[in-house]
Amino acid sequence: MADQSTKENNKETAAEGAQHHGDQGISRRRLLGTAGATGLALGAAGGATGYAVGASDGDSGSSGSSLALTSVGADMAMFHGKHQPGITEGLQASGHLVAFDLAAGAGRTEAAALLRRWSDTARRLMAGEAAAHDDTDVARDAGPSSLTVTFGFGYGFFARTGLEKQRPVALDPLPEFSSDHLDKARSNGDLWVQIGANDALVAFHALRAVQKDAGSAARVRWQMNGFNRSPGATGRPMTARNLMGQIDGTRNPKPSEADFDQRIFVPASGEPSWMANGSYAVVRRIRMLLDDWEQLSVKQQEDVVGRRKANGAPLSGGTETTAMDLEKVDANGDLVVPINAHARITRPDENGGAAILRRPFSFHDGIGADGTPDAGLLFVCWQADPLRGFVPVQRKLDRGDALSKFIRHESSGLFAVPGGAGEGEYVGQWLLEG
Ligand SMILES: C=CC1=C(C)c2cc3[nH]c(cc4nc(cc5[nH]c(cc1n2)c(C)c5CCC(=O)O)C(CCC(=O)O)=C4C)c(C)c3C=C
Ligand SMILES: [Fe+2]
Repeated sequence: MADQSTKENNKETAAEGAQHHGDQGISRRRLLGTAGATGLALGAAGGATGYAVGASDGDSGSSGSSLALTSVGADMAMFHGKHQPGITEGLQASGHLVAFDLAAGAGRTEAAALLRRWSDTARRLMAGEAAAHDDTDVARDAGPSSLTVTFGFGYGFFARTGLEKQRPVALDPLPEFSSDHLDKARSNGDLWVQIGANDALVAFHALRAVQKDAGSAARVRWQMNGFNRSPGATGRPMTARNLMGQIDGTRNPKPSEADFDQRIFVPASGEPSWMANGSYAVVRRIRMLLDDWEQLSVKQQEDVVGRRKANGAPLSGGTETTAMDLEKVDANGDLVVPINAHARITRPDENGGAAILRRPFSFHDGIGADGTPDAGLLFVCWQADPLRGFVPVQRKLDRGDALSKFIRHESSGLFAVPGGAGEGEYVGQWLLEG
């Protein structure tokens, strides 16, 4: 998925940037149009610089122009907009998911102040600026690097702030699935922040700023760190691979599709009204049982998914984007795409139209006590309504698709992610001040 869509979305981002940032945005867009993700330097034509460049860097002189950023550093996503950032942008190389619980005694007033601080920090950092207070210098010299910071509310938030009447029905707890191995301490939370960037220091910088902003209003409940391929690592833009080696993201809904918004975002007229243009994020930490998976032959692995490992093409033939022929049989009359193949079972047309936008990060948290890698997928999926997205698909998978015995769902969260903040607004203002 960090692929075609990454490139297209980054172009869109740069184009939007051009509207808001004058010449700098225009030269950025020009660069992306020609250099793409190859990491060519902007050069003297001019471009964005890291927030501290020129202020104190002796090598750069007083202007700092000799340290123009490459396209990876200069790419910028917009904080203000109809939707929050971090949903439709392409996969980023580095990510942090962090959930907070409101502190004892913190209620609606403290929560509103926190969201105001967080929004200001997100806006600044996404523009490549320093935090308003006590900046750590970790991202000094770097550009925005496609940083996105996204905020969501969990089920518990509403009782803590006296806003139960505003709690969306769609935020009702997910059903229990028979294959769940959930760690409650690493699940849910009152507030959720997703941070992604194409530079690990930029992402970490944002994480620390968000954590410091929380102050005494909220404390971290859990935090998870993930990664994807770096932009420019492949010779051409490609759909991402996961840690099982599969091409993963091929059949994601595309923003260019007519029903994309309807599937992924709450309509402007939707309920509750503060969720207009928002979305629901389901977050699952899914451990991959890699020692078992890697025992399989490539042919067996391909039968598990129903697609070729090398290029993601359906087993029924063609290329990655060829439609899967679900009826095709081999010389023995057996289905070419096995009946329990993951890519067959999860299709919208096999699940009453249920569709999700998958935007995951891989994770690797070292080696477990049993000697196996603690690695897998921070599965983040977006939808207008979890009961018409994640839930029916996971119910089907829970009955046992071919992939199920190679993965384990270890934690879970469901968060209401409001629409984007307008200029001068903060995320969640319509809820907290409505
Ligand atoms: C409940 C939803 C899903 C979970 C959980 C899930 C876990 C999971 N998936 C892979 C690997 C692949 N998934 C692929 C396709 C695919 N998966 C889901 C849903 C869940 N996956 C959907 C809706 C789809 C698309 C179906 C379609 O429209 O055709 C694929 C195939 C390539 C692709 O289309 O992306 C792979 C590979 C892993 C490894 C995993 C848990 C760790
Ligand atoms: Fe999947």
